[in-house]
Amino acid sequence: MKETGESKEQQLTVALRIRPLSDAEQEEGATIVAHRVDEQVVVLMDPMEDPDDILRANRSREKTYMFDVAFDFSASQEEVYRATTKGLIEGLISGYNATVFAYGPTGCGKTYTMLGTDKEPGIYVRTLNDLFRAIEETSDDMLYSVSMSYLEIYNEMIRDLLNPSSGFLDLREDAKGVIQVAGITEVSTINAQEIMELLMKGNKLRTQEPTAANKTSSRSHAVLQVAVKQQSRSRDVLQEVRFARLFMIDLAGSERAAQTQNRGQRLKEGAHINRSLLALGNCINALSDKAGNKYVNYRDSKLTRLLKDSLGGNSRTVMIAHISPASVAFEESRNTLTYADRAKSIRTRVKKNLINVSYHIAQYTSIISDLRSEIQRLKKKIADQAGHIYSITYYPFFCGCWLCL
Ligand SMILES: Nc1ncnc2c1ncn2[C@@H]1O[C@H](COP(=O)(O)OP(=O)(O)OP(=O)(O)O)[C@@H](O)[C@H]1O
Repeated sequence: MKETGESKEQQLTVALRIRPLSDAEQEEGATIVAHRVDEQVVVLMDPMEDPDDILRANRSREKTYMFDVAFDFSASQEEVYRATTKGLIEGLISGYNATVFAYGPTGCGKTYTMLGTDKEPGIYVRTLNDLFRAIEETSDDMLYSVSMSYLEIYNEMIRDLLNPSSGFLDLREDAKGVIQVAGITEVSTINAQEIMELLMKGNKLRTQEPTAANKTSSRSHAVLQVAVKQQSRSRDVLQEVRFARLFMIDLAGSERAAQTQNRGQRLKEGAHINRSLLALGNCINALSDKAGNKYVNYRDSKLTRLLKDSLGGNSRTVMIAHISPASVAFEESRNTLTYADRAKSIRTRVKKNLINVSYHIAQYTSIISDLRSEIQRLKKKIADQAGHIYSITYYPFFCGCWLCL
């Protein structure tokens, strides 16, 4: 087995989404302080600063931020998906790892962006639909295997959301330094409807509790992992195998414990959530250090261990930061914008995951058997097509074969 593939440097893509003003915010009499100015620019106004205050007249009430792309209340789920994630799919089936993560305070729309609703599905389902379509389009020449797993990290413990009875799972590092979750359920369906049902069911199993800021607040980090392996159907002595992993992550709310009036269990939980988020923040700080001489401590939390490749290694990574437009959320919005702004300078080194497998004599029997089934498949396809042409020539109406349907 021989590893190949050149690496190139790539900058983290950072998107910002401002959700609509909520009913609760409107009832509170909140005003809108976060505005999208154009496709990339967002302005945040400080509601506490009085425009008539002569002493502070020279101080600007607003701060401008620039991102790779910015969305406001008018952006559809499809627009957000197209501008942030769709472009990763081609790379994924060619062997490039990818990560998309939703960051932001509680109730600002992370789950809405990633999972969405039945009527307005989010990034998970749109990505899987397009991935399966891309696989279908090239499946005459390529052989794929796709598997999917869905987990949550809650209080620094990992739970399988597709099989919660399996208890807490551990992270392991394989011989190549790739982090794996030992014993996780892997589903290999390519039916998007089935997947949406699995995810909706898995999401209900997520640790959710109402906080003062969000009635159905997700208290855990949810990670959907999709692994894609690809190889040519034409088996050869030297075979190229490509594989890549896509992580799609819905992080827990980044708010400070004090702001959600949390007590007891919630406060302890807040500390754990913040341990992972703090570790993530520390990694982002170290990775975005211009001089590049800060130590990056991925080992501080489960989240950062899992995201090691996504942040500093081999992955095309997109961060979608979320904020509320409301004056009452000004502090959190400012913190989130500063955090996201810092993440812009992170660079990863992307590399195609490619293995050249040269087969041993003993494996030829299996290659021959694979080739035989491939010949059968192609023969059947030709026969189906011949039947179709025959029926069109002699019976000019639908014959019911797959070409007619
Ligand atoms: N862009 C949007 N358009 C319409 N509704 C939205 C949008 N973003 C969020 N919402 C609504 O706001 C509420 C809170 O959103 P959501 O649960 O996605 O927040 P969250 O950031 O995942 O919160 P938490 O961290 O507490 O889990 C939901 O009712 C959701 O439907």
